[in-house]
Amino acid sequence: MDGIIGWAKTFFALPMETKMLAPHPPIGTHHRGYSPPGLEKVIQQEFDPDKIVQSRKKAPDAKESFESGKENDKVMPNIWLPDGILPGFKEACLDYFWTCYKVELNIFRALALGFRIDEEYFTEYHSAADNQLRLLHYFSVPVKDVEEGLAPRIGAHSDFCSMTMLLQDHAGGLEVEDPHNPGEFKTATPIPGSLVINAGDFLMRWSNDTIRSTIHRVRAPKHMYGTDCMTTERYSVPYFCSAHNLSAVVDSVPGTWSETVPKKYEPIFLRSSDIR
Ligand SMILES: O=C(O)CCC(=O)C(=O)O
Ligand SMILES: [Fe+2]
Repeated sequence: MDGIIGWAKTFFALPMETKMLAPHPPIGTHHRGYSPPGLEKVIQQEFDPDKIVQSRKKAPDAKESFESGKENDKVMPNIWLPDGILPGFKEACLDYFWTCYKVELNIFRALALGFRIDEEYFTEYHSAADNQLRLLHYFSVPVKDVEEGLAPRIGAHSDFCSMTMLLQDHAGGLEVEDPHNPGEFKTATPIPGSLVINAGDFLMRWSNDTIRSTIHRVRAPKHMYGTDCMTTERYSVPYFCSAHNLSAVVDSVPGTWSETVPKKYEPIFLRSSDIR
């Protein structure tokens, strides 16, 4: 785990021109490669494209990211730095990716047992390892910019996947909404050697709302402001797990509905356009 955070630090410390040799494509559906500061702003519940552009211009998220997936993915090929630059980086990302995948399968097996259904019920939908590894760097900014709302990290949102396994460094700042008190956020204090597991929107739909997707956000915690009036930088590594099995229909998990508790969602087909 420390290894992948170390690689994230080394990658983001490269000069901008070098990082831009593996650019995230302009198309928003190809989640691979490097996204420089200013490219992204996470907002939920805003559908007007003009308002999204305005809000990104005014206060883009103060972060940069690098995304990768499994090798030889025809739909979303990886975008690596050219050979010879940062040797070992690609191997470290792929190694962490496949290690997470093994953990993911075990978590889904445990969930299935909790629902008292076949142990492999969820894993069969995740057999394609259609997952996304994201290295994130929230860089240090003047505290003044944070206080004026000019340098947000990530606004409140839920993840559009089945589950996220999130590794964070010691800097803190991740906050999770209390599902019983909407609007009230609790700090998810980093615990060394642990992952935060967030349920995604897809698992919520699948479980007929038995498991709610986690609303979360990232802020720059005040107790970590430096004496130089700058925020402390932060590194995190979310691993987004997505269901993908082209022939499968996803319907509410058996046991989460009955004659008295109706299904809240229609069954859907797992086409890539539905879930990406
Ligand atoms: O950096 C974090 O801790 C959270 C990142 C996150 O929520 C996301 O990328 O969806
Ligand atoms: Fe998230």
